[in-house]
Amino acid sequence: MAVKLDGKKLSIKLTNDLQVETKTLKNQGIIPKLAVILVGDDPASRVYVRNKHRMAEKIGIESLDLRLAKDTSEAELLEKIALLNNDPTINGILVQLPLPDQINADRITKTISPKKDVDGFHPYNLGRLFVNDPYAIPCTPNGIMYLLREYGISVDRKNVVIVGRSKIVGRPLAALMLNQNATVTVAHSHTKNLSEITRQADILVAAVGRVNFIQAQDVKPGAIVIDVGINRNAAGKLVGDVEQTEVGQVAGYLTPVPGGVGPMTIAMLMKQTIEFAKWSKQEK
Ligand SMILES: Nc1nc(=O)c2c([nH]1)NC[C@@H]1CN(c3ccc(C(=O)N[C@@H](CCC(=O)O)C(=O)O)cc3)C=[N+]21
Repeated sequence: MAVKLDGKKLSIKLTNDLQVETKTLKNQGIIPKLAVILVGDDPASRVYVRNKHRMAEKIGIESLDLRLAKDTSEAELLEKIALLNNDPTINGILVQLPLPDQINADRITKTISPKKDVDGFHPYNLGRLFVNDPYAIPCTPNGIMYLLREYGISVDRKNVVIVGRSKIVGRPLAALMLNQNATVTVAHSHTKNLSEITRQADILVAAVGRVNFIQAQDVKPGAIVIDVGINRNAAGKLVGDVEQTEVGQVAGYLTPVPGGVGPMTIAMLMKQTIEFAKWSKQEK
C-alpha cells in the first residue's frame, strides 16, 4: 500500500505557522491583504473563493471579496485591477479562473502587477521561474514541491514525468523540478506511447483533468504519484486524474483527492500573500 502524502494535514500545520507569523507582523504594523475577484456565479468557483476567504480570515490575512456580474466587460475588469494595483494596502490580487468568454484571461493576467501576482501566472513571474530566479511561484506547483520536501522526498536525479502542459501547473512544475536537478519529461495529448513513458517515472504527476486517466499499468512499482486532478465523477464526487484504488497498490507514495494537492494550493496562496506584505515594506 502506498504511503499517503497528506496535503490536508500538512496544510493545517502550515496554516498554524502562518497564523503565528501574521501575529508577529501585526506588531510591526503589517497586515497582509488579499483581493479576490470573482466574475460571474459559477458554483464551483464560488465554493473555491469562499474557501480562500475562510482560510485568509483564519490566518489573519485581510481579504477583499469582489464580485462582478457575469456580463462584466474586459475593460471594466481591467479598470478594477488598475485600481487594486495602485492601492498600497493591497498586497495580493487573484482573479478566479475560468473567466467568462467575453474576457481574455491572458490580458487580465498580464495586467496584474507582477509584485501583487499571488498566483504567479504573470509572464514576468513565469519567466523568472524559467531562468531559476523565481519571484512569485504558481501555488499548485509550489504546493507539490513543498509536500515532497516535507515527506523527505528529494527530486535530485529523479526521473519526473509530468502529464499536462498547462501554464498554471505542468509548465511551471517542470521548471521547479528542473531547477532542483530532476530529469523532467512533459507529456501531453500529442505524446506517443504515453504509458511507456509514465512507467519510467520515479515521480509521476497527473495534471490532465480526466477521471481515471492514470491506471495501475501506467505506474512503475514504488513510484511517487501526484494527482493534481479535480474532477467530478458520474456520482458527483470529487475525484482526481488517477485511478486511486489500484494505483494505491502499486505506488510507493500517493496524494489523495480530496486532501492532497488542493489544500496545499490554498496554503501556498496564503504564504505568498504574507511574503508580498513583507517584501512591500522592505522596499520602502
Ligand atoms: N486565479 C486562480 N487561482 C487558482 O489557484 C485557481 C483558480 N483561479 N481557479 C480554479 C483553480 C482550482 N483551485 C483549487 C484550489 C484548492 C482546491 C482544494 O482545496 N480542494 C480540496 C477539496 C475542495 C472540495 O471539496 O471541493 C481538496 O482537494 O482536498 C481545489 C481547487 C485553485 N484554482
